[in-house]
Amino acid sequence: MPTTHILGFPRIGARRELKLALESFWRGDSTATQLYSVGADLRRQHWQWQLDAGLDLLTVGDFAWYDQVLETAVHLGAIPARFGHDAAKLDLAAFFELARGNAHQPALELTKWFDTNYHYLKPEFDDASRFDGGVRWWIDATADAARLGRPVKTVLVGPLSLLYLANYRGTGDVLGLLPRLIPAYRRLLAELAEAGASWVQLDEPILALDLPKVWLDALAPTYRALQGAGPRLLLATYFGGVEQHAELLKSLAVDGLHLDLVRAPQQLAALVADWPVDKILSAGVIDGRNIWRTDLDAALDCLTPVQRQLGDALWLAPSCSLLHVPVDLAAEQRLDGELQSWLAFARQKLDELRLLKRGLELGRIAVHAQLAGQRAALESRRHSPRCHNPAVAARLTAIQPADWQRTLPYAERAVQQRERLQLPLLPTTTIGSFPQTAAIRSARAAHKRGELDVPTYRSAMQAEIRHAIERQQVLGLDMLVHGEAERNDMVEYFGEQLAGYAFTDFGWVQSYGSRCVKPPVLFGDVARPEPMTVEWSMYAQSQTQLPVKGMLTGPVTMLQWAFVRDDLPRSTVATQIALAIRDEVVDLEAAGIAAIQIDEPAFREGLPLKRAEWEAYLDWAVRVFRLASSGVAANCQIHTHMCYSEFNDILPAIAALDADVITIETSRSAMALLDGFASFAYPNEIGPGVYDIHSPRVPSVDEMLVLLRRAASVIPAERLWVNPDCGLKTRGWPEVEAALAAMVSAARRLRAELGEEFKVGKVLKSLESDALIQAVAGGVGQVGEQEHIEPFGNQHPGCTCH
Ligand SMILES: Nc1nc2c(c(=O)[nH]1)N[C@@H](CNc1ccc(C(=O)N[C@@H](CCC(=O)N[C@@H](CCC(=O)N[C@@H](CCC(=O)O)C(=O)O)C(=O)O)C(=O)O)cc1)CN2
Ligand code: MET
Ligand SMILES: [Zn+2]
Repeated sequence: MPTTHILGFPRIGARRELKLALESFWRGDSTATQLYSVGADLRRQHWQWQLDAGLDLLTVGDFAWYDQVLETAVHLGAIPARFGHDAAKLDLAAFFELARGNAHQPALELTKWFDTNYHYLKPEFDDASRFDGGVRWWIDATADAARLGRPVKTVLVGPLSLLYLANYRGTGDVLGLLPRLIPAYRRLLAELAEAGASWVQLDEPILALDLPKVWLDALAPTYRALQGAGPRLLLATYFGGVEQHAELLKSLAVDGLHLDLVRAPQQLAALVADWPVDKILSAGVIDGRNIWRTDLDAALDCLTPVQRQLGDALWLAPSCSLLHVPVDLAAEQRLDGELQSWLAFARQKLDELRLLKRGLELGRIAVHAQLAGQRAALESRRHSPRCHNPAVAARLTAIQPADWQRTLPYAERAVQQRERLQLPLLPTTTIGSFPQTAAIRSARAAHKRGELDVPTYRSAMQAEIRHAIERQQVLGLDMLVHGEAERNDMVEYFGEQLAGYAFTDFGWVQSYGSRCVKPPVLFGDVARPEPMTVEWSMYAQSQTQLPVKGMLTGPVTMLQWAFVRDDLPRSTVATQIALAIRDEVVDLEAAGIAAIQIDEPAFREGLPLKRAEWEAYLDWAVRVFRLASSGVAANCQIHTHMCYSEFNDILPAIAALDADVITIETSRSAMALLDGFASFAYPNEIGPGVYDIHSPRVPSVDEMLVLLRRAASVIPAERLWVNPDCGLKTRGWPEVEAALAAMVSAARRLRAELGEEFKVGKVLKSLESDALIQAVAGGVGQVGEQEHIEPFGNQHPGCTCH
């Protein structure tokens, strides 16, 4: 009889209960006791759903207050000394200082979790790191779950992944921490066993990467050293295949191994061959990263011979934690019945596990009615005219190489653009969004509920645009943006307007901490029924003489941050999106917009985890960007923006995008990135971010000046732009104005140093920016806290536009 389990359940709550409770606690509107009780309720609910679906193990340790990687570290006792807290006495308020920073210390670094849109916090280790035991949250939760009468499995990030994913600030080698870390894991494992865990799942997702040999060599001794500490151990791999380590894994001192058979079905053969009799094999056959209903016939076909071979040693699971999918399809009101029948969210995936188990245990006949229903749904999806648009297919086949080529090379375009735009040396700009205030979000919510009609909503958003334009002019920025007030999210907003995408009401997925995204469902051929942004951009441009950038999301990001159909190659879907964006770019140009930014923050995230697959990806990713951006004349300036990533290893591909300007997140790496751009001799214009927008701290003119001078020493000043790291939507207005004023001032000083005549904006001679800084900086800008949580109504302090 196969054992069913999950690697983890989404913790945010079907109605984002955790988000609301966290933000309320952070604002000081509720107590730690209230927050603990929301957490306990959510865990209980998630276990109940697992019980209801007949899962054989209850999973614990998937619930985290902020992030499971940091929380593994604080269970072991590892807390960066700079915070001055005692791990064993860490309360929630102190814990959130690690995650969000405090008045004196910046938060831990937030980084992408493999190729997902989830962000984890990098634990910080150094040579003095101690692992003497810390919080007991998962130990207590294990005891709670154990009382429900079903065997319990607790999840931890495994020791090698924990070290690999951490920021190590010591002098030696991070693997040198293992002798101290292993006893800490042993102690935690023993405590979990005592609290009632039968199993502990140790996640080692790094095994799906191209791992350096020293790390692979450390695997066997590490797990040998953990053996016998308490519960049985399940080593979980996901996001890629581990067949290259098949022999190592089969002989590892663990009781079981989990494989991601959705991402890497081919690895099964190598692993089941000579499968050891003393280990279980957990087959991850239900997609934990996407929301399509599983083809259970295919899964049963694949699993039946494995079950014949392994008997009860075969376990069934989703491919990875369900953290990456929304909670409950049943909550959706607006998805029509047909679309719903194609989908499965986390709760529905629990039911699929139950069905699979019954099918394997009792034969297909026992579940034949459910299988027939499933089959009919899949069949309807395969043949639905909603998914196939012949006009889109025809357009794809008609694409010519000239379509992904600008009409002139960059050097000639730059001359025309300079002529048209009349920008000063070191032009200042921002990345697109301005604060999404509570007022904006509640106007949108009211509009969605039907309480605010279209004209009223539109004029509210136009007022926001006017406000953003006015502030930018006062600040003295050179190239303006409209501020993106009308957008709920940079992907969802476009998805809502494109044919082929459906959107959900409650399909929230945690992105980091309390922040969530609602990835649109890309189910069919993509087309653009009508212009999406032109009216807003024209309105913004009508308010100023300065150039306003059009603002679009690029094809790779539109793909990467959606739930994408699995019946076409990703490259084909991205090409369809690119054509829709191309039409929008052309329409913006026709409307008189002189610069258009096509954001690709997920360009790096889409890179395959294994290097062997990079080239194929980069090839189509570059092509679709060029297809989207090449429909305009040479004097139309194409910008792109990237953030959150390590770019040095893909610079040739970034150059091949042939954007006229790229604005890029750099400030957190103190511009180290620029060295890469310089040594690669990046040919076009670059705006390296001069300050970190993840913190409310207002940077000083001098520190930005240092960064800018450094940038100007490696990139010719004529090709340098001045901008923040990323959009400002999560920030508040006071800190935004103070920071931008300082940024403009820094740019002006460097211009003066470089002997450039000080040029004044065409419309408004702004306040002298240093005076402005004095005026707005008062009271804002501590180090630390990553997120601005919008307090109450007052959305535009100091502004008279409303
Ligand atoms: N898709 C995507 N992925 C991304 C990013 C991104 O911007 N988009 N950026 C990076 C991650 N960073 C992120 C930064 C901020 C947020 C973020 O602010 N998310 C918001 C939700 C944004 C949103 O869609 N808001 C909607 C819905 C807002 C909402 O909750 N409305 C309330 C009502 C509000 C009210 O009445 O005042 C409700 O419906 O209950 C809107 O503005 O319309 C949040 O969690 O709070 C998410 C990710 C990487 N991945
Ligand atoms: N234009 C977008 C913004 O400013 C780009 C964000 S990249 C995550 O918010
Ligand atoms: Zn960004």
